[in-house]
Amino acid sequence: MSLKEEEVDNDKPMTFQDSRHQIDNNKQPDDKRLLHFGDAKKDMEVESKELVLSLQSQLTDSYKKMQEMEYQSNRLKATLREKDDKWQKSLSRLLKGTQDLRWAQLDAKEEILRLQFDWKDQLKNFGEELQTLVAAASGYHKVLAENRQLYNEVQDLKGNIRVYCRVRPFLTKDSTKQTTIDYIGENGELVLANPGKPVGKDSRRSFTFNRCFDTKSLQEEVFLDTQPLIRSVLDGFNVCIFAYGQTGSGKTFTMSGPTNMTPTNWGVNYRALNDLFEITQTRVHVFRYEIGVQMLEIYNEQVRDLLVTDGSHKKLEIRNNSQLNGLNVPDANIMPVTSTDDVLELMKLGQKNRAVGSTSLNDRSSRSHSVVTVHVQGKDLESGSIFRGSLHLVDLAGSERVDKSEVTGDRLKEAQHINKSLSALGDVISALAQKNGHVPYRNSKLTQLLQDSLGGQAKTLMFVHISPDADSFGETMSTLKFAERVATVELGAARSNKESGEIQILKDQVYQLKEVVAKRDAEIAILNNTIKEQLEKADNIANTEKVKGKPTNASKPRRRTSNEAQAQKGRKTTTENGNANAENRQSMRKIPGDKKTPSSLVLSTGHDPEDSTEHFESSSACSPLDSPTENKVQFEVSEDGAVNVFEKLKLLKSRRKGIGKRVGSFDSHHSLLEHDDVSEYVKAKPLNTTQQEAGLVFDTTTPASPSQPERNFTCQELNDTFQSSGDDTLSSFQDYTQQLKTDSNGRYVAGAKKYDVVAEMGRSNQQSGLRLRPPSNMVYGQDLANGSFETVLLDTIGGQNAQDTGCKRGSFLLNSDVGLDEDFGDEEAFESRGTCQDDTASLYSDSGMSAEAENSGSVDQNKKVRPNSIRPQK
Ligand SMILES: Nc1ncnc2c1ncn2[C@@H]1O[C@H](COP(=O)(O)OP(=O)(O)OP(=O)(O)O)[C@@H](O)[C@H]1O
Repeated sequence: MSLKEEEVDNDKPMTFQDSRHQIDNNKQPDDKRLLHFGDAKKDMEVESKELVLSLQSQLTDSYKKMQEMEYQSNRLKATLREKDDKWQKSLSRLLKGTQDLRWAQLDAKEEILRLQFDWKDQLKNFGEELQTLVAAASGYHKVLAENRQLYNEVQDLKGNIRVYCRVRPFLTKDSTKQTTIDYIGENGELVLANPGKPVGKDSRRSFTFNRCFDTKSLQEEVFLDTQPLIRSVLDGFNVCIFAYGQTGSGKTFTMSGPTNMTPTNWGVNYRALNDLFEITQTRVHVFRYEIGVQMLEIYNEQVRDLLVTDGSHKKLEIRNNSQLNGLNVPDANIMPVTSTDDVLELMKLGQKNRAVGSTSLNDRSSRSHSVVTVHVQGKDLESGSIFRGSLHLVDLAGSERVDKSEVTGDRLKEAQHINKSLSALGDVISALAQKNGHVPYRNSKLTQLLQDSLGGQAKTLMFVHISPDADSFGETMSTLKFAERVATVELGAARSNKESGEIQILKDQVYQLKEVVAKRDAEIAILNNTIKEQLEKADNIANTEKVKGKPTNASKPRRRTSNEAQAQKGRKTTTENGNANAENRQSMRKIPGDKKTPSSLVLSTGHDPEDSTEHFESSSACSPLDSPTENKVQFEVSEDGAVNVFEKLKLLKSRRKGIGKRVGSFDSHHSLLEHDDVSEYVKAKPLNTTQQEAGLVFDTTTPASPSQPERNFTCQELNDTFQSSGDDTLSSFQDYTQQLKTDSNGRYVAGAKKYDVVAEMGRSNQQSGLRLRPPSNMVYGQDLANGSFETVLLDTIGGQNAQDTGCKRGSFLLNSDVGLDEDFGDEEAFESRGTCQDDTASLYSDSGMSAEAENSGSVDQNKKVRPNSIRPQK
């Protein structure tokens, strides 16, 4: 019990005992408790001590840890501080950098802005300058285009042969080779560099053509430039495009295209036809066109048809100016075409038939000239007039030298033929360029075939091809020089073959009549031969009888008197369209052999005044080999009121203002003349009044002897001309003229007669005055019975006279009163028959008139000539 409880239970007063007792009682548990407490205290003390110890140890540990941590933390702190420092530093650096960058950015921005501003300024200036430049450039191009157009127009007017040059790219196998092409300019300039020579003055040669296509030029570009020319075929022009160049230089590529052809790389041939078809379609309501194609090949100087399907190799004849329908090779197949597909088919056939050989230069090398001719006939549906144009597309054989090809046998023969025909082409070009009186077209089939295009009123373009490689330098140079010469040729303005519907109908009739007359002429020739045989028999009988009887003068050769000649003429006139015709041709082929008889060129109207329907006739009197068929045309003069030839001529003269009295010239045997660049003929003034009254222009003269011919030349100028011409014949001419005497009037006198030489025909550099070539210049005049014409012959071959060399050259005039004042200006219009040695020639005027002349050995034969005819129309 607790003290409190005892207090509560002992409300009665307690004795000491009690209290003592109670205290003792109380004291006992307390002691126990005290003891217990002491123990507990002791335990607690131990425990406390232990706890203290443990706490102390923990504290120590903690302290240690704390210290360690502090250390660590300090280290960390230090590291961090360090890092912080670093970071701070780099940050500040970065900041600085950023700042710098920012400044730099600002600077840059400022700079950019400034630059932008400048640029804008400059751009603005550039823009302005550019605009000025563009304006200037467009002006320049405009001027260039205008210049080009003007140049082309001038060329059209002059009729220059256009020359385009094309440079073939290196073929893959040649790609490492050195090029010879130094420069190709926009305006057709080309500079050729000689790789073998050090750079210097002589190592380069420049050429200028109408256009120069570099190695990158596309087929389309090449065609585009020729397109207008080609299109003019549809307006009735004749166009000729020919490709020239050494083997492998790209002629076939330009004209046809590569072997694996697609429309993109089609050559000129396909594009041209394609274009023509397209245009005909657009004009379908205005014109009706018919297009036909011929493909020919000239192989070993033989013309062959490439459009044969039966494999035949018929040799074909070329007939210039003689065919009504414009076909120069009338016997070759002409295939009508209406689409490009037709053309492709034909070309395939042509290619198949074409002779292709192989040489060391080019495996695909074509050893023949190929000529695709496109004939176009158009009809103006409104007016009925007819256009007739032709387009020759000529791929020439390679122009390289034979020795380079290393060929033998057949290949050599082919190459020689090619070279011959190309050199004939060169000769023709030279003659044309020098405006020579005589152009040797007949020296090769190629030049014969191209005659109308080279010397006629055609538009002609030559593509000259060159290879760029150094090995070909020599060939390239000679090719370009040739092309340069070609570019100088002036053909005269091209003319369209347009005819009114009526003329066309008349022409057709004429053509038919011509055929009838040709048949009749053949019959006459047979009859004539029979008569001749009969006459010869009769002569033989008469001679036999004379030999038996007394001798007479008849056995000696003698010249006929003029009366006899007149009588002869009369006889001929009465049989004008009969026997005389054939006989004339016989005599035409005769080569004069008697030196004493002057060769004379004669023209005679051969008309019969009684006959109101005078016949005009043209004849081709070549040797049978060259021209087996004789062509004749008859023409009714009376249709326009003319009752005879003179009337007709007068009429023509009044209609056309011609250029003068001289209407033509000719030479025969030009194989000699063409190497002799003398091309002069002489005309003389009338020398006496009677002759003048008779309308003669020239005196009748027979030289006393061939060794002392009459030489009566005027003109001090003659000498002067010679001196100023710088001709290489000058010194010899002076020698010659020194031998001549002159009279008080300054005329040259070399016999009883005097002549005033009043004109000459010569080379282009001699516009006036007379050129004579020593030492045997002879001037002959021939008085014709009817007085209509006069002739002159000037023999020009050094040291020999006409008969000696067989070379005759002449000109003829028509009387100014009745003469044919037509424009017979071009000498080449005078068709010489020289190669066939028949001494006859024909001259055609533009309006279709023609005259035929004979260079015969005697006066009497002259009268057989029947020159007045109309030209056989195409
Ligand atoms: N402009 C060109 N671009 C690309 N290749 C061309 C070009 N011109 C020619 N060639 C190639 O050059 C080679 C010879 O060309 P091409 O046959 O046309 O010469 P060519 O002068 O007609 O020869 P050939 O005288 O033998 O007829 C051909 O392989 C042809 O494809």
